Amino acid sequence: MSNDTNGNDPPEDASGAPDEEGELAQEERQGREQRQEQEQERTQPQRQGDQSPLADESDRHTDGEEPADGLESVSGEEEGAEDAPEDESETGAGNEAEREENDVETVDDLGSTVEVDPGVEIDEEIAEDDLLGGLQIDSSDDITVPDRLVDQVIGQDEARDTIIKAAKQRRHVMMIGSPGTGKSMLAKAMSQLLPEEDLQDVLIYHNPDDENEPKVRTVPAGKGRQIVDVHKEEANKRNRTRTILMWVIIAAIILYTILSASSIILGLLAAGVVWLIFRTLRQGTDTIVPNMLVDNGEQRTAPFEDATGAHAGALLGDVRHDPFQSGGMGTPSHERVESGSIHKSNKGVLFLDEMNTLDIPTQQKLMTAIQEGEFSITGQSERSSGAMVQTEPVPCDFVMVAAGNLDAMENMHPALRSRIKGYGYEVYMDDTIEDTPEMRRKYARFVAQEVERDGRLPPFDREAVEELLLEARRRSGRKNHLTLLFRNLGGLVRVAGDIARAEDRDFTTRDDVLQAKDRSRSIEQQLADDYIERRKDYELEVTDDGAVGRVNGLAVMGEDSGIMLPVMAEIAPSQGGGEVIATGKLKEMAEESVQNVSAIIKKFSDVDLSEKDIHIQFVQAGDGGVDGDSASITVATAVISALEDIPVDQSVAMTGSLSVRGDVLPVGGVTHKIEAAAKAGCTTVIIPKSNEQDVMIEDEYAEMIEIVPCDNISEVLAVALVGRPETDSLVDRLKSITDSAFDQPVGSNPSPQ
Ligand SMILES: Nc1ncnc2c1ncn2[C@@H]1O[C@H](COP(=O)(O)OP(=O)(O)OP(=O)(O)O)[C@@H](O)[C@H]1O
Repeated sequence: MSNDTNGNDPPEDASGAPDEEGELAQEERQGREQRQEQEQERTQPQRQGDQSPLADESDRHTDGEEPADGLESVSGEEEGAEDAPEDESETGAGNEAEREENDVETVDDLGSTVEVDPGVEIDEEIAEDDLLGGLQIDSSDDITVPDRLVDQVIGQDEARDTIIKAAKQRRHVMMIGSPGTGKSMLAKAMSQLLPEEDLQDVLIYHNPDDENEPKVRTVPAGKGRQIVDVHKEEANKRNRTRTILMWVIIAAIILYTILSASSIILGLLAAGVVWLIFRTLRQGTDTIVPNMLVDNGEQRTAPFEDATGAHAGALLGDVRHDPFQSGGMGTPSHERVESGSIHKSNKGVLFLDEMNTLDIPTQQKLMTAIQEGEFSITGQSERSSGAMVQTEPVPCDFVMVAAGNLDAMENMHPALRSRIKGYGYEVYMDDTIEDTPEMRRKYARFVAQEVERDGRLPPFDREAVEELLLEARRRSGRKNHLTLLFRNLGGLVRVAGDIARAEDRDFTTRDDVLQAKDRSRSIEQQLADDYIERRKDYELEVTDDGAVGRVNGLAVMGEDSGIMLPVMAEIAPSQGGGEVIATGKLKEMAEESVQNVSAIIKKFSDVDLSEKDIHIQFVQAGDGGVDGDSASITVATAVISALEDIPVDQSVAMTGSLSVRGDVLPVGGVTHKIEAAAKAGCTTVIIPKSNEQDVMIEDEYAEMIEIVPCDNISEVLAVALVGRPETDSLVDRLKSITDSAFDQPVGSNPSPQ
């Protein structure tokens, strides 16, 4: 491979690549001064030692002209080259100046993590309590959106600082976290922070010595296109001359045939032979035009390549198959070479989400590319003629940003992970962030960012922005926190904006956001609602009566959809050794919780469990099954009810995990679960006391249901079991067992039935 800064040296030979390795590695850290020196060198009129890629061809100097080995040699002489800049230094220097200007913007202020000025007055006095942190705005239009992507990132301070650091040092980064938290946004932001002065174009040349090993040459960005144009012009010129010559000869043959009254057939045959000869010559001429493999001419920042889900060819480059490869009929191999994402991201960022979806051989090749900083392109399909072709090494000096969830990390090739770890950083993305006035101001800016990014949405009025903020709070599932799952929040912005846009309004309002919330329900939410409806059809709805061994449990489908999931327990005589048998679509975790619960039951009940089998069924557990052990207080209550024959209030629903000591432990998704219980018609819902602060239900549900936080199973039983006269004594006994068993006061009965 030849790394030519002036764009005129031909590739010397195929083995030149190793000499250039060090040069390539150094180039990435070359400062502007060095580049300017190179620029000067480039513009020097003397081209001693320059040699055109065409020089190898024996037939090229037919008209005694100088070879078209670069811009200068042609710009003054060739008509077609007039369109190209007169002096390459002009273009180069222009780009250089622009790039220097950009450097000031992007590189000099790396490391700034201060709040970006929203361009709006902030009322500090009300900031603490104000939903928008004191921002004095009428609509999202009043907020200034920062230019740089890195300044648009909200939260994720650690990831953001890491990206800034990694861009400075050209290190790889792995970001692990939930979808939509900004991983690809940060990777893109990183590409804007990398210096673009090192950008290169890559050209592939025909190798006259070995057709199957095309030569590679790198030139400064923008120069490649000029070189290709010059070569194309040269080839066209030669072809034009040849075509004229061919028609003159053909005309002469035909004229001679007519004048000499020879056989017309022989004349046509002779003309055909001439045509074939010239056609073959034309193909030879076409091989002088290099293939522009990587074109960074228009690139204003370091490249960003998202190779998520790319197959091997798209990632590592490929050589197209040519069915006419023999007999000089085929397309020259250098023209069939296609670059991969690793080559296009040279000097920039290669982003790979869900890295584990790449097969192992591809991951291994990626590792080689990372290690070497260059990678030859060959046909990826073994049976294709492209597999015979292997180019000289092509530069691929990228910074890799790998992303995914925890599974992606576990299934990643360990050696590849160690490359990232050894030469870069690993960051875990946050799902929520503390709700502070500064953060609320940033969320308001997020709305402005999304509106601007979409380009067609009407701005959000103040109330609409406030509603979005409330939704961000609600979706966080944690008191005093805001969700960082921005993609979903951005979806809500777009749906709300679309509603306003469809009605041709100037602003998106709070009503639009509320409507959007309903319209943009996730599949899981829609399923959950459908499920609740269906349960009503089958008369499985909540009643005020008590039922023995039946408890309304609560579960979450997907991330944000609550569902009511009744649990039934039945006690049966055992055939030998009491067992806990769980039916329904239980997942492993739920089965474990059943085991834990059985330990508690043994303490609570005076029935000899060794003589009984306890059957537990999760009624209508859909495909989602039961996640985690958030159903363990439900199971415990159902079993105790069945054992003691005490009915459970069917207007009560519950969620909570149970420790072996009887403590009620926190669970996830309480807000969604409470809302599901309310929707299903329950009037009371039991939640773990430690989850009390996570409750952020909508106002409409707050009126429908009473929330009872409980610390201990005894409190749960006090609320859930129905105290009919004939069972009162049993209830009291259970309560006293609970109190003594766990040595904890029941305290004031939160809401006895
Ligand atoms: N931290 C953030 N600050 C501002 N906007 C964000 C942030 N995170 C995400 N967004 C918005 O959400 C969109 C989607 O985010 P992005 O594609 O970066 O998420 P991701 O983590 O890469 O998701 P995935 O893993 O599913 O690819 C972004 O284009 C941006 O508009």
